[in-house]
Amino acid sequence: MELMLYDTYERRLRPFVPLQAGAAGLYACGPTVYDYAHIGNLRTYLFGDVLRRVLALNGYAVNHVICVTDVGHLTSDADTGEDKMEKGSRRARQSAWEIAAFYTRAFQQDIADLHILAPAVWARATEHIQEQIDFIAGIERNGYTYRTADGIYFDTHQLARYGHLARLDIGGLRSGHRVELRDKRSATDFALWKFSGDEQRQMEWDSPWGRGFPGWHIECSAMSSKYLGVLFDIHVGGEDHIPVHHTNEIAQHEACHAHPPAQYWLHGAFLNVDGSAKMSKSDGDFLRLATLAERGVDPLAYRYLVLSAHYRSPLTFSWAALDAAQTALNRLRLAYHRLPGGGQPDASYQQALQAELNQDLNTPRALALMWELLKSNEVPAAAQKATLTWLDQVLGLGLAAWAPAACVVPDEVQALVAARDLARQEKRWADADTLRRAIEDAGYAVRDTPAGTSIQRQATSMISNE
Ligand SMILES: Nc1ncnc2c1ncn2[C@@H]1O[C@H](COP(=O)(O)OP(=O)(O)OP(=O)(O)O)[C@@H](O)[C@H]1O
Ligand SMILES: [Zn+2]
Repeated sequence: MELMLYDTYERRLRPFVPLQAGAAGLYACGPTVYDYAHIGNLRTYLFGDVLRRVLALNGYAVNHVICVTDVGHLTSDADTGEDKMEKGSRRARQSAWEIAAFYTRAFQQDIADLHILAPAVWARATEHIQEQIDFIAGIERNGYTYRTADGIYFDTHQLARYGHLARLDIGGLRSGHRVELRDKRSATDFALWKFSGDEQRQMEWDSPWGRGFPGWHIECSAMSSKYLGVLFDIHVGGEDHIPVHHTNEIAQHEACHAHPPAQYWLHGAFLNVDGSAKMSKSDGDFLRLATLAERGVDPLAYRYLVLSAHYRSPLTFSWAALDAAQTALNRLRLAYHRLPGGGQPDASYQQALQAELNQDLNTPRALALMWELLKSNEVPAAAQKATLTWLDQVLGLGLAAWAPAACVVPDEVQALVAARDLARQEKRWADADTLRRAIEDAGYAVRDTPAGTSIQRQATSMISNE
Protein backbone atom coordinates (compact mmCIF):
# COMPACT_ATOMS: atom_id res chain seq x y z
CA MET A 1 0.00 0.00 0.00
CA GLU A 2 1.39 3.39 -1.00
CA LEU A 3 2.23 5.97 1.67
CA MET A 4 1.26 9.46 0.50
CA LEU A 5 2.79 12.49 2.22
CA TYR A 6 2.11 16.16 1.64
CA ASP A 7 5.41 17.75 0.68
CA THR A 8 5.53 21.49 1.40
CA TYR A 9 8.42 21.94 -1.03
CA GLU A 10 6.32 20.77 -3.96
CA ARG A 11 2.94 21.72 -2.43
CA ARG A 12 1.44 18.36 -3.31
CA LEU A 13 0.84 14.86 -2.06
CA ARG A 14 3.66 12.57 -3.13
CA PRO A 15 4.14 8.83 -2.70
CA PHE A 16 6.91 8.17 -0.24
CA VAL A 17 9.93 6.61 -1.94
CA PRO A 18 12.91 6.24 0.40
CA LEU A 19 16.49 6.84 -0.66
CA GLN A 20 17.41 3.43 0.64
CA ALA A 21 14.94 0.52 0.47
CA GLY A 22 13.36 -0.29 3.82
CA ALA A 23 14.81 2.68 5.69
CA ALA A 24 13.75 6.25 6.42
CA GLY A 25 15.85 9.09 7.79
CA LEU A 26 13.75 11.62 9.72
CA TYR A 27 15.01 14.91 11.11
CA ALA A 28 12.94 17.11 13.41
CA CYS A 29 13.85 20.59 14.55
CA GLY A 30 13.67 20.40 18.29
CA PRO A 31 13.03 22.70 21.21
CA THR A 32 14.95 25.82 22.10
CA VAL A 33 15.66 24.88 25.69
CA TYR A 34 15.35 28.26 27.42
CA ASP A 35 11.93 27.49 28.89
CA TYR A 36 9.38 24.71 29.23
CA ALA A 37 7.65 23.49 26.08
CA HIS A 38 4.00 24.52 25.75
CA ILE A 39 1.38 22.13 24.49
CA GLY A 40 1.52 23.88 21.08
CA ASN A 41 5.18 22.94 20.69
CA LEU A 42 4.24 19.43 21.79
CA ARG A 43 1.60 19.18 19.06
CA THR A 44 4.42 19.45 16.52
CA TYR A 45 6.36 16.59 18.15
CA LEU A 46 3.20 14.48 18.31
CA PHE A 47 2.85 14.94 14.57
CA GLY A 48 6.48 13.83 14.09
CA ASP A 49 5.80 10.81 16.27
CA VAL A 50 2.74 9.78 14.27
CA LEU A 51 4.78 10.10 11.08
CA ARG A 52 7.52 7.96 12.55
CA ARG A 53 5.03 5.31 13.69
CA VAL A 54 3.25 5.26 10.32
CA LEU A 55 6.61 4.82 8.58
CA ALA A 56 7.34 1.90 10.92
CA LEU A 57 3.89 0.41 10.23
CA ASN A 58 4.81 0.48 6.55
CA GLY A 59 7.93 -1.53 7.30
CA TYR A 60 10.57 1.20 7.33
CA ALA A 61 13.38 1.20 9.86
CA VAL A 62 13.26 4.83 10.97
CA ASN A 63 16.36 6.73 11.97
CA HIS A 64 14.88 9.64 13.92
CA VAL A 65 16.97 12.62 14.95
CA ILE A 66 15.71 15.49 17.09
CA CYS A 67 17.93 18.48 17.63
CA VAL A 68 18.13 20.48 20.82
CA THR A 69 18.74 24.17 20.21
CA ASP A 70 20.86 25.27 23.13
CA VAL A 71 22.65 28.20 21.50
CA GLY A 72 22.21 30.76 18.74
CA HIS A 73 18.41 31.12 18.53
CA LEU A 74 17.89 34.86 18.84
CA THR A 75 14.71 36.47 20.06
CA SER A 76 14.10 37.83 16.56
CA ASP A 77 14.25 35.58 13.50
CA ALA A 78 15.89 38.53 11.66
CA ASP A 79 19.18 37.87 13.49
CA THR A 80 18.68 40.64 15.95
CA GLY A 81 17.89 40.57 19.63
CA GLU A 82 19.30 38.50 22.37
CA ASP A 83 20.18 34.81 22.40
CA LYS A 84 17.15 33.10 23.96
CA MET A 85 19.47 31.01 26.14
CA GLU A 86 21.26 34.01 27.61
CA LYS A 87 17.90 35.65 28.26
CA GLY A 88 16.54 32.50 29.95
CA SER A 89 19.70 32.29 32.02
CA ARG A 90 19.24 35.81 33.36
CA ARG A 91 15.60 35.20 34.15
CA ALA A 92 16.32 31.96 36.03
CA ARG A 93 19.56 33.24 37.61
CA GLN A 94 21.32 30.09 36.50
CA SER A 95 23.96 29.57 33.86
CA ALA A 96 22.92 29.05 30.25
CA TRP A 97 24.39 25.53 30.52
CA GLU A 98 22.32 24.75 33.60
CA ILE A 99 19.05 25.90 32.09
CA ALA A 100 19.81 24.03 28.85
CA ALA A 101 20.27 20.79 30.82
CA PHE A 102 17.19 21.48 32.96
CA TYR A 103 14.77 22.28 30.13
CA THR A 104 16.12 19.47 27.94
CA ARG A 105 15.25 17.01 30.71
CA ALA A 106 11.84 18.64 31.19
CA PHE A 107 11.17 18.32 27.45
CA GLN A 108 12.26 14.68 27.41
CA GLN A 109 9.89 13.99 30.32
CA ASP A 110 7.01 15.68 28.47
CA ILE A 111 7.51 13.65 25.35
CA ALA A 112 7.79 10.43 27.36
CA ASP A 113 4.50 11.29 29.12
CA LEU A 114 2.91 11.75 25.69
CA HIS A 115 4.24 8.39 24.48
CA ILE A 116 6.35 10.12 21.84
CA LEU A 117 9.04 7.60 21.01
CA ALA A 118 12.53 8.78 21.93
CA PRO A 119 14.65 9.54 18.85
CA ALA A 120 17.69 7.47 17.97
CA VAL A 121 19.78 10.63 18.40
CA TRP A 122 19.31 13.76 20.49
CA ALA A 123 21.62 16.22 18.74
CA ARG A 124 22.64 19.22 20.86
CA ALA A 125 23.88 22.29 18.97
CA THR A 126 26.59 23.05 21.56
CA GLU A 127 28.04 19.56 21.09
CA HIS A 128 28.48 20.10 17.34
CA ILE A 129 30.33 23.39 17.09
CA GLN A 130 33.16 21.98 14.94
CA GLU A 131 30.67 20.42 12.50
CA GLN A 132 28.95 23.81 12.19
CA ILE A 133 32.27 25.59 11.59
CA ASP A 134 33.13 23.03 8.91
CA PHE A 135 29.75 23.54 7.22
CA ILE A 136 30.18 27.33 7.21
CA ALA A 137 33.68 26.88 5.77
CA GLY A 138 32.15 24.84 2.93
CA ILE A 139 29.64 27.60 2.18
CA GLU A 140 32.43 30.17 2.31
CA ARG A 141 34.59 28.15 -0.09
CA ASN A 142 31.78 28.22 -2.62
CA GLY A 143 31.53 32.01 -2.37
CA TYR A 144 28.20 32.47 -0.60
CA THR A 145 29.32 34.42 2.47
CA TYR A 146 30.38 37.93 3.42
CA ARG A 147 31.64 39.51 6.59
CA THR A 148 30.06 42.36 8.53
CA ALA A 149 31.03 44.00 11.80
CA ASP A 150 28.96 41.50 13.76
CA GLY A 151 29.35 38.23 11.89
CA ILE A 152 29.61 36.05 8.82
CA TYR A 153 26.47 36.27 6.71
CA PHE A 154 24.89 34.16 3.98
CA ASP A 155 24.48 36.06 0.73
CA THR A 156 21.02 35.00 -0.43
CA HIS A 157 21.31 37.00 -3.69
CA GLN A 158 23.64 34.32 -5.01
CA LEU A 159 20.94 31.64 -4.97
CA ALA A 160 18.39 31.85 -7.75
CA ARG A 161 15.97 29.54 -5.94
CA TYR A 162 16.28 31.17 -2.53
CA GLY A 163 12.91 31.09 -0.77
CA HIS A 164 11.29 28.44 -2.99
CA LEU A 165 10.04 26.40 -0.03
CA ALA A 166 8.01 29.33 1.27
CA ARG A 167 7.26 30.78 -2.19
CA LEU A 168 8.74 33.98 -0.77
CA ASP A 169 8.17 37.23 -2.59
CA ILE A 170 11.88 38.04 -2.61
CA GLY A 171 11.53 41.30 -4.50
CA GLY A 172 8.94 42.53 -2.02
CA LEU A 173 10.96 41.44 0.97
CA ARG A 174 14.19 42.96 -0.29
CA SER A 175 12.62 46.29 -1.11
CA GLY A 176 10.70 46.38 2.18
CA HIS A 177 11.46 49.59 4.02
CA ARG A 178 10.63 48.30 7.44
CA VAL A 179 13.37 45.69 7.54
CA GLU A 180 16.37 46.96 9.43
CA LEU A 181 19.40 46.01 7.35
CA ARG A 182 22.25 47.37 9.44
CA ASP A 183 25.32 45.84 7.76
CA LYS A 184 23.41 43.17 5.88
CA ARG A 185 23.32 43.48 2.11
CA SER A 186 19.82 42.15 1.84
CA ALA A 187 16.86 41.64 4.17
CA THR A 188 16.83 37.90 3.52
CA ASP A 189 20.55 37.40 4.33
CA PHE A 190 21.15 35.64 7.63
CA ALA A 191 23.94 35.02 10.10
CA LEU A 192 26.05 31.87 9.92
CA TRP A 193 28.43 32.93 12.68
CA LYS A 194 28.01 35.87 15.05
CA PHE A 195 30.92 37.53 16.83
CA SER A 196 30.77 37.90 20.58
CA GLY A 197 32.09 41.45 20.25
CA ASP A 198 31.92 43.38 23.48
CA GLU A 199 29.02 41.31 24.71
CA GLN A 200 29.59 39.23 27.82
CA ARG A 201 28.51 35.79 26.62
CA GLN A 202 28.41 32.48 28.47
CA MET A 203 28.43 30.36 25.33
CA GLU A 204 31.14 31.25 22.81
CA TRP A 205 33.83 29.49 20.81
CA ASP A 206 36.87 30.25 18.70
CA SER A 207 36.44 29.97 14.95
CA PRO A 208 38.43 30.86 11.81
CA TRP A 209 36.44 34.12 11.70
CA GLY A 210 36.73 35.16 15.33
CA ARG A 211 35.30 34.27 18.72
CA GLY A 212 31.56 33.92 18.73
CA PHE A 213 28.67 31.49 18.27
CA PRO A 214 26.82 29.81 15.40
CA GLY A 215 23.61 31.14 13.86
CA TRP A 216 20.45 29.14 14.51
CA HIS A 217 20.02 27.60 11.04
CA ILE A 218 23.48 26.16 10.60
CA GLU A 219 23.07 23.73 13.50
CA CYS A 220 20.38 21.78 11.66
CA SER A 221 22.37 21.63 8.42
CA ALA A 222 25.46 20.39 10.25
CA MET A 223 23.73 17.88 12.54
CA SER A 224 21.32 16.43 9.98
CA SER A 225 24.28 15.86 7.62
CA LYS A 226 26.27 14.19 10.37
CA TYR A 227 23.59 11.73 11.47
CA LEU A 228 21.52 11.20 8.32
CA GLY A 229 23.86 12.15 5.47
CA VAL A 230 23.85 15.25 3.28
CA LEU A 231 20.68 13.99 1.56
CA PHE A 232 18.07 12.26 3.70
CA ASP A 233 14.41 11.39 3.44
CA ILE A 234 12.14 13.60 5.54
CA HIS A 235 12.52 16.88 7.39
CA VAL A 236 9.72 17.99 9.74
CA GLY A 237 8.86 20.97 11.88
CA GLY A 238 6.13 23.42 12.74
CA GLU A 239 4.66 25.60 9.99
CA ASP A 240 6.43 28.72 11.34
CA HIS A 241 9.71 27.17 10.18
CA ILE A 242 8.76 27.39 6.51
CA PRO A 243 9.65 31.04 5.71
CA VAL A 244 12.88 31.44 7.65
CA HIS A 245 14.45 28.47 9.39
CA HIS A 246 13.84 25.75 6.80
CA THR A 247 14.25 28.20 3.93
CA ASN A 248 17.70 29.02 5.28
CA GLU A 249 18.60 25.39 5.96
CA ILE A 250 17.85 24.68 2.32
CA ALA A 251 19.94 27.68 1.20
CA GLN A 252 22.92 26.47 3.25
CA HIS A 253 22.68 23.02 1.73
CA GLU A 254 22.29 24.38 -1.80
CA ALA A 255 25.39 26.51 -1.31
CA CYS A 256 27.47 23.69 0.14
CA HIS A 257 26.15 20.58 -1.62
CA ALA A 258 24.11 21.93 -4.57
CA HIS A 259 20.86 20.30 -3.39
CA PRO A 260 18.39 20.61 -0.50
CA PRO A 261 19.00 18.38 2.54
CA ALA A 262 15.79 16.37 2.38
CA GLN A 263 13.54 14.71 -0.19
CA TYR A 264 10.29 15.58 1.63
CA TRP A 265 9.36 18.55 3.84
CA LEU A 266 6.42 18.10 6.17
CA HIS A 267 5.00 20.80 8.42
CA GLY A 268 2.53 20.64 11.26
CA ALA A 269 -0.14 23.30 11.76
CA PHE A 270 -0.37 25.30 14.96
CA LEU A 271 -2.25 24.79 18.12
CA ASN A 272 -4.18 28.03 18.46
CA VAL A 273 -5.83 29.79 21.33
CA ASP A 274 -8.90 32.03 20.99
CA GLY A 275 -9.55 31.01 17.42
CA SER A 276 -6.60 32.19 15.42
CA ALA A 277 -3.64 33.18 17.63
CA LYS A 278 -0.82 30.67 17.86
CA MET A 279 -0.05 29.47 21.36
CA SER A 280 3.30 31.11 22.21
CA LYS A 281 5.71 31.24 25.06
CA SER A 282 5.21 34.96 25.24
CA ASP A 283 1.45 34.90 25.76
CA GLY A 284 -0.63 34.38 28.87
CA ASP A 285 -2.25 31.18 27.63
CA PHE A 286 1.02 29.26 27.75
CA LEU A 287 -0.12 25.82 28.83
CA ARG A 288 2.33 23.14 29.79
CA LEU A 289 1.60 19.44 29.92
CA ALA A 290 2.09 19.70 33.67
CA THR A 291 -0.66 22.36 33.82
CA LEU A 292 -3.05 19.83 32.29
CA ALA A 293 -1.99 17.17 34.78
CA GLU A 294 -2.59 19.60 37.67
CA ARG A 295 -6.17 19.87 36.46
CA GLY A 296 -6.55 16.10 36.48
CA VAL A 297 -6.13 15.60 32.72
CA ASP A 298 -4.15 12.59 31.56
CA PRO A 299 -1.34 13.62 29.14
CA LEU A 300 -2.63 10.91 26.81
CA ALA A 301 -5.96 12.73 26.61
CA TYR A 302 -3.99 15.55 25.00
CA ARG A 303 -2.45 13.01 22.65
CA TYR A 304 -5.96 11.80 21.78
CA LEU A 305 -7.10 15.38 21.16
CA VAL A 306 -4.19 15.99 18.79
CA LEU A 307 -4.88 12.72 16.95
CA SER A 308 -8.48 13.81 16.45
CA ALA A 309 -7.37 16.66 14.14
CA HIS A 310 -5.38 16.31 10.93
CA TYR A 311 -1.81 17.53 11.42
CA ARG A 312 -2.15 20.12 8.64
CA SER A 313 -5.31 21.65 10.11
CA PRO A 314 -5.10 24.28 12.83
CA LEU A 315 -6.44 23.03 16.15
CA THR A 316 -7.99 25.43 18.63
CA PHE A 317 -7.39 24.54 22.21
CA SER A 318 -10.31 24.56 24.66
CA TRP A 319 -10.85 22.84 27.98
CA ALA A 320 -14.16 21.50 26.68
CA ALA A 321 -12.40 19.81 23.75
CA LEU A 322 -9.81 18.37 26.10
CA ASP A 323 -12.52 17.04 28.44
CA ALA A 324 -14.23 15.42 25.46
CA ALA A 325 -10.92 13.81 24.49
CA GLN A 326 -10.46 12.52 28.04
CA THR A 327 -13.96 11.03 27.98
CA ALA A 328 -13.34 9.38 24.61
CA LEU A 329 -10.00 7.99 25.81
CA ASN A 330 -11.64 6.60 28.96
CA ARG A 331 -14.33 4.91 26.90
CA LEU A 332 -11.75 3.49 24.51
CA ARG A 333 -9.59 2.12 27.32
CA LEU A 334 -12.53 0.51 29.00
CA ALA A 335 -13.87 -0.94 25.77
CA TYR A 336 -10.43 -2.39 25.00
CA HIS A 337 -10.08 -3.76 28.50
CA ARG A 338 -13.41 -5.56 28.31
CA LEU A 339 -12.76 -7.26 24.97
CA PRO A 340 -11.45 -10.83 25.11
CA GLY A 341 -7.90 -11.59 23.98
CA GLY A 342 -6.64 -14.38 21.77
CA GLY A 343 -7.91 -13.09 18.40
CA GLN A 344 -6.27 -12.06 15.17
CA PRO A 345 -6.62 -8.58 13.65
CA ASP A 346 -9.48 -8.21 11.20
CA ALA A 347 -7.80 -7.96 7.79
CA SER A 348 -10.35 -5.70 6.14
CA TYR A 349 -10.40 -3.16 8.99
CA GLN A 350 -6.63 -3.33 9.18
CA GLN A 351 -6.39 -2.47 5.53
CA ALA A 352 -8.94 0.33 5.77
CA LEU A 353 -7.23 1.82 8.83
CA GLN A 354 -3.83 1.70 7.21
CA ALA A 355 -5.25 3.28 4.06
CA GLU A 356 -6.41 6.27 6.15
CA LEU A 357 -3.06 6.58 7.91
CA ASN A 358 -1.19 6.24 4.63
CA GLN A 359 -3.25 9.05 3.17
CA ASP A 360 -1.03 11.77 4.66
CA LEU A 361 -1.50 10.56 8.24
CA ASN A 362 -5.27 10.93 8.42
CA THR A 363 -5.61 10.14 12.11
CA PRO A 364 -9.11 11.67 12.54
CA ARG A 365 -10.48 9.31 9.88
CA ALA A 366 -8.61 6.39 11.44
CA LEU A 367 -10.18 7.20 14.83
CA ALA A 368 -13.65 7.36 13.29
CA LEU A 369 -13.09 3.97 11.67
CA MET A 370 -11.83 2.58 14.97
CA TRP A 371 -15.09 3.55 16.72
CA GLU A 372 -17.02 1.96 13.86
CA LEU A 373 -15.04 -1.25 14.41
CA LEU A 374 -15.94 -1.23 18.09
CA LYS A 375 -19.64 -1.09 17.19
CA SER A 376 -19.40 -3.74 14.51
CA ASN A 377 -21.52 -6.87 14.84
CA GLU A 378 -19.57 -8.60 12.11
CA VAL A 379 -16.12 -8.52 13.64
CA PRO A 380 -15.77 -10.92 16.59
CA ALA A 381 -14.84 -9.27 19.90
CA ALA A 382 -11.40 -10.91 20.09
CA ALA A 383 -10.60 -9.72 16.55
CA GLN A 384 -11.69 -6.21 17.51
CA LYS A 385 -9.22 -6.26 20.36
CA ALA A 386 -6.38 -7.59 18.20
CA THR A 387 -7.10 -4.91 15.58
CA LEU A 388 -6.99 -2.21 18.25
CA THR A 389 -3.69 -3.56 19.59
CA TRP A 390 -2.28 -3.38 16.08
CA LEU A 391 -3.65 0.15 15.52
CA ASP A 392 -2.25 1.33 18.83
CA GLN A 393 1.25 0.95 17.40
CA VAL A 394 0.42 4.21 15.64
CA LEU A 395 -2.04 5.80 18.08
CA GLY A 396 0.43 5.24 20.91
CA LEU A 397 -2.28 5.38 23.57
CA GLY A 398 -0.85 2.45 25.53
CA LEU A 399 -4.16 0.56 25.50
CA ALA A 400 -2.71 -2.84 26.38
CA ALA A 401 -0.84 -1.48 29.40
CA TRP A 402 -3.83 0.35 30.85
CA ALA A 403 -5.80 -1.11 33.73
CA PRO A 404 -8.59 0.52 35.75
CA ALA A 405 -6.97 2.24 38.70
CA ALA A 406 -7.83 0.84 42.08
CA CYS A 407 -10.12 3.42 43.58
CA VAL A 408 -8.70 4.73 46.82
CA VAL A 409 -11.52 6.62 48.49
CA PRO A 410 -10.43 9.24 51.01
CA ASP A 411 -11.68 8.91 54.61
CA GLU A 412 -13.95 11.96 54.44
CA VAL A 413 -15.71 10.58 51.35
CA GLN A 414 -16.06 7.18 53.02
CA ALA A 415 -17.66 8.94 55.99
CA LEU A 416 -20.18 10.59 53.64
CA VAL A 417 -20.93 7.21 52.04
CA ALA A 418 -21.49 5.63 55.45
CA ALA A 419 -23.76 8.52 56.50
CA ARG A 420 -25.73 8.13 53.26
CA ASP A 421 -26.11 4.36 53.77
CA LEU A 422 -27.49 5.05 57.24
CA ALA A 423 -29.86 7.73 55.92
CA ARG A 424 -31.14 5.23 53.33
CA GLN A 425 -31.65 2.53 55.96
CA GLU A 426 -33.62 5.02 58.01
CA LYS A 427 -35.52 6.13 54.88
CA ARG A 428 -34.38 9.74 55.27
CA TRP A 429 -34.39 10.16 51.47
CA ALA A 430 -33.80 13.93 51.41
CA ASP A 431 -30.71 13.50 53.63
CA ALA A 432 -29.49 10.66 51.41
CA ASP A 433 -29.83 12.91 48.34
CA THR A 434 -27.94 15.76 50.00
CA LEU A 435 -25.16 13.35 50.96
CA ARG A 436 -25.03 11.98 47.41
CA ARG A 437 -24.51 15.49 46.10
CA ALA A 438 -21.73 16.09 48.64
CA ILE A 439 -20.05 12.86 47.49
CA GLU A 440 -20.35 13.96 43.85
CA ASP A 441 -18.98 17.40 44.69
CA ALA A 442 -15.94 15.66 46.15
CA GLY A 443 -15.41 14.03 42.73
CA TYR A 444 -16.94 10.57 43.32
CA ALA A 445 -19.92 8.80 41.83
CA VAL A 446 -22.04 6.57 44.03
CA ARG A 447 -24.16 3.69 42.82
CA ASP A 448 -26.42 1.27 44.65
CA THR A 449 -25.94 -2.31 43.54
CA PRO A 450 -27.38 -5.59 44.85
CA ALA A 451 -23.94 -6.22 46.39
CA GLY A 452 -23.98 -2.90 48.27
CA THR A 453 -22.90 0.66 47.59
CA SER A 454 -20.25 1.11 44.91
CA ILE A 455 -18.12 4.21 44.69
CA GLN A 456 -15.96 5.39 41.81
CA ARG A 457 -13.89 8.44 41.06
CA GLN A 458 -15.74 10.62 38.51
CA ALA A 459 -12.96 10.33 35.93
CA THR A 460 -13.39 6.56 35.94
CA SER A 461 -17.14 6.62 36.57
CA MET A 462 -17.74 4.96 33.21
CA ILE A 463 -16.64 1.76 34.93
CA SER A 464 -19.96 1.64 36.70
CA ASN A 465 -22.25 3.19 34.14
CA GLU A 466 -21.47 1.21 31.00
N1 LIG B 1 1.39 27.05 18.76
C1 LIG B 1 2.13 26.11 18.21
N2 LIG B 1 1.54 24.99 17.71
C2 LIG B 1 2.28 24.01 17.14
N3 LIG B 1 3.64 24.03 17.04
C3 LIG B 1 4.27 25.10 17.52
C4 LIG B 1 3.57 26.20 18.12
N4 LIG B 1 4.50 27.12 18.50
C5 LIG B 1 5.72 26.64 18.15
N5 LIG B 1 5.60 25.44 17.56
C6 LIG B 1 6.65 24.55 17.08
O1 LIG B 1 7.33 24.05 18.22
C7 LIG B 1 8.64 23.66 17.85
C8 LIG B 1 9.63 24.09 18.91
O2 LIG B 1 9.88 25.42 18.83
P1 LIG B 1 10.75 26.21 19.88
O3 LIG B 1 11.10 25.41 21.07
O4 LIG B 1 11.81 26.91 19.12
O5 LIG B 1 9.64 27.17 20.41
P2 LIG B 1 9.35 28.60 19.98
O6 LIG B 1 9.16 28.67 18.50
O7 LIG B 1 10.36 29.47 20.67
O8 LIG B 1 7.96 28.77 20.67
P3 LIG B 1 7.23 30.11 20.83
O9 LIG B 1 7.11 30.67 19.43
O10 LIG B 1 5.95 29.71 21.44
O11 LIG B 1 8.07 30.94 21.73
C9 LIG B 1 8.89 24.22 16.46
O12 LIG B 1 8.80 23.16 15.52
C10 LIG B 1 7.74 25.19 16.26
O13 LIG B 1 7.38 25.24 14.91
ZN1 LIG C 1 16.07 23.09 12.37
